[in-house]
Amino acid sequence: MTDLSMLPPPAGEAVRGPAIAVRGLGKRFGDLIAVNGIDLDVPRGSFFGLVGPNGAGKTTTLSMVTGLLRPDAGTAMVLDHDVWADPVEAKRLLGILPDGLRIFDRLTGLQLVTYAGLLRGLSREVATKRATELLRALGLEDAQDKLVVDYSAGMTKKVTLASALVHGPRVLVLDEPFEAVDPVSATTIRGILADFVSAGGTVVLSSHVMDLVERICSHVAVLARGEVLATGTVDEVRAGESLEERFVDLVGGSTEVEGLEWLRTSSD
Ligand SMILES: Nc1ncnc2c1ncn2[C@@H]1O[C@H](COP(=O)(O)OP(=O)(O)OP(=O)(O)O)[C@@H](O)[C@H]1O
Repeated sequence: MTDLSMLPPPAGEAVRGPAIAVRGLGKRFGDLIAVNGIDLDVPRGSFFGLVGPNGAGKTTTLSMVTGLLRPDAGTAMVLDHDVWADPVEAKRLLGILPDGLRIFDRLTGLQLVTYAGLLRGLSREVATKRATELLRALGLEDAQDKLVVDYSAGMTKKVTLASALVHGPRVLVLDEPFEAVDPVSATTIRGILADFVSAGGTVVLSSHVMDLVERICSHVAVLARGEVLATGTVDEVRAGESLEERFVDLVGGSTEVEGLEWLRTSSD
């Protein structure tokens, strides 16, 4: 069990709805419909995987749900707070690990996470204590005084995760949290997320790794071409198959590769 005193979300909230409720959410980029008026419920206390092929609309959806990208249509609620109509409260409840967003990488790891805590209204003392605890839990204590610009991709992912956790959110939204992370660190991160869910929090993550989603998630949604093709518990969605087989059935597309003969021959 990871000893992170800020992780257990307060019990007994008067929230009735799901952790995240999306209704008719849509986004267009020019002629391209990236997200096509989707409905999605993420149950409270679930470990929810959002999967889909490249370009399916996962990042666009998560960005709209977390207040980073304004939807063209529809609503996104976080624990009964509308992300766009009531952003202050919704964002207080959210911890976000965005994909590819610029961070202040000229700060040290400890400064960056402490700064994230200060921005979220923590006192300097509490922010520093939590940042130190988080960096230790994530195996970054030896690197905490190094500039983030000099971190590896996996270390950067971990320090961004620490920044997402420092204010003790109730709902964590993580875009590809395991990308570029080594297996030992991935196990540490999984442990922290599992503790967070056991304490009553909700985790939503996007991933391309079906095996991982099948192992760690309780619920899943399959997104393709901006539509939700299936959602429910992992067992409901995989319907007796492996999640990967079910994913290929749902998403379609050929796995046969045509052409590229030149790549298969060793002669010039
Ligand atoms: N800012 C943008 N401007 C124009 N098109 C965009 C923009 N952001 C995303 N798109 C397009 O919207 C579609 C959905 O993209 P999105 O990044 O949400 O997919 P994804 O499921 O996260 O993909 P991946 O798994 O490859 O990260 C893609 O066709 C993408 O090219």
